[in-house]
Amino acid sequence: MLTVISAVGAICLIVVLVLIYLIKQHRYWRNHGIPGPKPTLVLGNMGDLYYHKTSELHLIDNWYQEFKNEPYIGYYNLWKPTLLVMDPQLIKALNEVDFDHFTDRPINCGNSNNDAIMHSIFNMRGTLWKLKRQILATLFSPKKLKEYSEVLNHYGSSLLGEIDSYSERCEEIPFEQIAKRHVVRTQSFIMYSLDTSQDEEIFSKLSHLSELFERPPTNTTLKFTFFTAAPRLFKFLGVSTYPRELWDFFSKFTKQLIESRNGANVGRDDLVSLVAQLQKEEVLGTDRIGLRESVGHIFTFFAAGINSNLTALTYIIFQLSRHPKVQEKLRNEVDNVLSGNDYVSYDSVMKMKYLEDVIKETLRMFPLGGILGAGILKRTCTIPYKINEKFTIPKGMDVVFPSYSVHMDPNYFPAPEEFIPERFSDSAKSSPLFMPFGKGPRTCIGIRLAYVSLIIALAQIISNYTILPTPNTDFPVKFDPRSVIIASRPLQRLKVKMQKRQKSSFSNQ
Ligand code: HEM
Repeated sequence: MLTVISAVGAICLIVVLVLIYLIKQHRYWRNHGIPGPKPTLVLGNMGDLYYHKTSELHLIDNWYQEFKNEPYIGYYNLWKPTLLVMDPQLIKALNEVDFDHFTDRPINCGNSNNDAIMHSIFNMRGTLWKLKRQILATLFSPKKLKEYSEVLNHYGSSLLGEIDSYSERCEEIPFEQIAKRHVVRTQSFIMYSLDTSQDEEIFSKLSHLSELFERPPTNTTLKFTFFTAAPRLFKFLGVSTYPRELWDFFSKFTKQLIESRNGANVGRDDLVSLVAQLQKEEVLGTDRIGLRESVGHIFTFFAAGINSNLTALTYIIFQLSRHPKVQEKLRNEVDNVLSGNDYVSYDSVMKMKYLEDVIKETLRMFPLGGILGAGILKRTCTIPYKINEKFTIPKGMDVVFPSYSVHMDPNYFPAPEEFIPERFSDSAKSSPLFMPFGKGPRTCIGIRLAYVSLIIALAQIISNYTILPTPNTDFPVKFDPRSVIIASRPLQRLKVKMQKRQKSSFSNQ
């Protein structure tokens, strides 16, 4: 009886201590005189995300609108005080001039040894990150991009073939589905020199895992936020954010890819040969890497490219279907540059300036970076940073930048709801607050590959088809609240129709 009473007493004591801790934590911003949304006791300001009531972009945007005139506000990621920076000068300063205070991303995923993303450049910190970034950036040199252009053109023909089968029947195209095949194939060849069009099994597995990465089981949202709030506790418990299946597959896959290179020459340097080199020798003074980091790179460079390119491509096609005048202007540019060819050389890519503006305008309205997921557009303070006499950001505090809200703010982008690619045509006019690929030295490493991939696929499509809207997609598009990496992923599949153009009419359309 006594033991039961002691156990109940101990539990009550723990509950009381936890409550006192939460109440104390939730006074942080009030004590510092910084405004922000009112937290609830347990979930802080994250309740609507857990219950999938809203997407992360809209959650942050509601606060941005509510506290519009504030340079920054404080909210609680569960019980962890987090700073949302809204002032444009401060956003620039923290990401660029004073980047040294904010070099790292918060660890909000994969603290366990079995989380591939934990051992990748995404989560590397400080000097190690700087060195690895320098090494991995060689994958995106102009010479490599020229080589990737050939791969992208090759698989582009299959993409056109798939579109043909729908357009011949005048059917609605589930574009995301078709584009997914294209991005999985191109990315696997670019990074691993693996032709997945010849291996249905590996293709299906990679497609399935990229979806799992983007939209993991429900409890993952909860884990992500808990990780950010209590990284040490989760590390101690050895919990992984993602299902074990992802790690198991990629560790076996990485071993196979590296082994297949022993002595075999695939005729090109790719991510696999770079990882094999890093396993064998010290590069830029960094230690030789083991299996965990190898898996991290092999996994991340695949996963980071798939869903981002896929969502961007789908949104651009969708926007073009709704804006025939933009489409016509774009087609004129593409026809002029390609002169009737389907092959889009790297030099042609460089000439398609309006197409680049169309991509930028789409990414302004639908920036992909999620705040919760891989922690993108989010930094951790690594050296205390004095904002003003009243507040110094302490070491370890997470800082968030509301890219979507800034992109849709009429003060920075007039008529933000309107699709106007021309706003980017004069580089002087394009705002320094445009940040779909992030900001500062930690910006997206794959940005040039992203542009080249999108430009080649779009130029091929636009020169062969007229893209038409269908009544079956709602607008404005609703974002999927369950998506953890691509915060603007559409909830509903975006559909379009495409009508084949006559080659002979290219010059006069
Ligand atoms: C439309 C396509 C893409 C978009 C919109 C996009 C967006 C982003 C954003 C917003 C970030 C975070 C930047 C920051 O924190 O400041 C990021 C980081 C990153 N992206 Fe991309 N990305 C795209 C394509 C790619 C591709 C194709 C790859 C690689 C093949 C890639 C690899 C990465 C990596 C490795 C990082 C982490 C970089 C670091 O921490 O140093 N991304 N991306």
